[in-house]
Amino acid sequence: MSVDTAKNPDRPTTPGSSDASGSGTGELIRLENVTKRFGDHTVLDGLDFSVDTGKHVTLIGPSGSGKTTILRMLMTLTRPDEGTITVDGERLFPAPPKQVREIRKKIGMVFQQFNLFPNMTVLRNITEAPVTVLGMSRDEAEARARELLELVGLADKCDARPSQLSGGQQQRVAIARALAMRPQVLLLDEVTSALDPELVAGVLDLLRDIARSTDITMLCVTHEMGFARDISDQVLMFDSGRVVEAGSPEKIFGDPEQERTREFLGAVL
Ligand SMILES: Nc1ncnc2c1ncn2[C@@H]1O[C@H](COP(=O)(O)OP(=O)(O)OP(=O)(O)O)[C@@H](O)[C@H]1O
Repeated sequence: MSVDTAKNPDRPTTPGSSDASGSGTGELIRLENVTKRFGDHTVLDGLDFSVDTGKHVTLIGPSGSGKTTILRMLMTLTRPDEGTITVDGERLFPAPPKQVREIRKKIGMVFQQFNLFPNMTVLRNITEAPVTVLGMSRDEAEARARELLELVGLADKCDARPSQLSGGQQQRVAIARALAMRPQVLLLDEVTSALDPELVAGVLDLLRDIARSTDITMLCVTHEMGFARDISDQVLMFDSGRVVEAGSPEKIFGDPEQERTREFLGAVL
């Protein structure tokens, strides 16, 4: 397990950290003039924003404003109709399949609905992609998976099946699974919205720890404003497929400039 604190001495590397190779300190993700339509519904409307390496950027905004669509594009699950998306300097659409695969290795995503493989043990859920996609030996993948299970507080659940775990535990496994690929960027899509209320705080605490203690870049969609305030370097307020305001969490939550931001926060806080 590599231990690299060079990139960000304030955030020492843990088992969840991204691989040092190939990552710099500049811009990691860039969207330029990205437009996405579903039928005649324009979901993203000439969107521009970027995320720098090691930063934690949070997308907030009303339901249906296009936040999840952005993450799905970065995962190549949805294509933009117009505009360019680059990850670590490489363009995603269009891109040859090999380039897409290489870019996808840099990105881990945790979904609302966990999306674990139901027929695999917890350990196998975490080791599968490192072995099949990265070509890691099974021994190395298992050693890493055990460290990650320790990190997420589930060291004793290696042999359990997902159905034997609570929603919060399943989401912790999903977080460990995403980190097992040593992604440069972790995409988090409302990761607590499918959880029973009493399980939300534990998962958010885990993510706060990961945000604080690793140098991984995070792009996070959340309706948990306290969490957004805690982990973010930058908050982007979305509405109708555009960024209506961007700023530090202190600015956005404490002194927003746009009426739309004030309205939204007034309704959710
Ligand atoms: N595959 C699809 N086909 C048609 N419409 C879609 C599709 N995916 C998303 N949409 C629509 O695009 C809009 C934006 O959806 P998206 O999930 O990105 O919003 P969101 O801001 O993440 O919302 P929420 O906070 O509720 O998750 C919504 O109106 C949604 O219904």
